[in-house]
Amino acid sequence: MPEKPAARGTRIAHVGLAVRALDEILPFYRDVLGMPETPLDDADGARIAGLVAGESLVELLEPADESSPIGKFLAKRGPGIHHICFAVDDLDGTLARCRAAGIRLIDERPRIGAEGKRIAFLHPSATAGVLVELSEY
Ligand SMILES: CC[C@@H](C(=O)O)C(=O)SCCNC(=O)CCNC(=O)[C@H](O)C(C)(C)COP(=O)(O)OP(=O)(O)OC[C@H]1O[C@@H](n2cnc3c(N)ncnc32)[C@H](O)[C@@H]1OP(=O)(O)O
Ligand SMILES: [Co+2]
Repeated sequence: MPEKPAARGTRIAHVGLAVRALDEILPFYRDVLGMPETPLDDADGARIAGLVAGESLVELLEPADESSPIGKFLAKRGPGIHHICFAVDDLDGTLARCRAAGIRLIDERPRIGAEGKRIAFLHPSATAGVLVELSEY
């Protein structure tokens, strides 16, 4: 039986920022703040750029179209902080605890996110107005 990895504890995996155009703001984070860029897959109707912030990332999200989650967010609220992603040791177990606690899930089943890991979103109505994304480590 393979050893279960030691629990590492929940950590901030990334903060997602909704932006109108990556090219407008990427130079600030990369060149002015000196944050190294890391490749992320486009996903969920968004062009995504990653910047390294210690153990976490800043995830810049530019909408590919207006009907995408980021497009709708920008139309209603303009650019700004969009979500926070926590990496958890046991994604399925955490989702089961969310269900048991009556936390409304956006993703009943995890899907693959921009970092190529399984992720799932919780509804902001259940988390005091913050869009929370959960990711496996
Ligand atoms: C998969 C890639 C992944 C990664 O790998 O990291 C990403 O991060 S991709 C990021 C984009 N994808 C998502 O955000 C997916 C999850 N989001 C959704 O399913 C929807 O955006 C939503 C959160 C369910 C909102 O849906 P929408 O159709 O826009 O509905 P409303 O505008 O009516 O909003 C309902 C309700 O929720 C509030 N809201 C909406 N967005 C946010 C937000 N980012 N943060 C906090 N609150 C948000 C909105 O204000 C409404 O509240 P009330 O007005 O009180 O009803
Ligand atoms: Co994200």
